[in-house]
Amino acid sequence: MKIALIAHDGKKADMVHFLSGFKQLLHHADITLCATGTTGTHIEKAGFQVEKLLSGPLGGDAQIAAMAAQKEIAIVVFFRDPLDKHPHEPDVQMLLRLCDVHNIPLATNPATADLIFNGLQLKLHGN
Ligand SMILES: O=C(CO)COP(=O)(O)O
Repeated sequence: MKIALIAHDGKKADMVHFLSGFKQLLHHADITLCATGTTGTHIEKAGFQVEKLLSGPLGGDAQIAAMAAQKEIAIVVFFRDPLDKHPHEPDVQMLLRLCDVHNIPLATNPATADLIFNGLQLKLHGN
């Protein structure tokens, strides 16, 4: 299954910190990661293998939205920064909308992502 990871600039450190708590799960053979460009670079530096897409403002969110619409994404973790403005807000809204259209689990903060990943852990490992 493919998990999409996205973090606005003010949340990139939170994303790396969050993923570090699930290293074992995320190295599972059945899991692949993809991310918007700059988020992906941060994740890679933290020791994960990740498919890097375009940077968010250049179309990365839209690429993930398209993959979600084609049922190629199992989970989206998108740590948004609600205190900042984003020139590509329409792309962000498109991605959030398509996750709901296609019933794709979507975490927009670490507390929700934690619940989803713990559920996934149970599903894959049974503990
Ligand atoms: O802007 C983003 C999400 O909307 C994230 O893009 P980057 O990972 O390229 O910074």
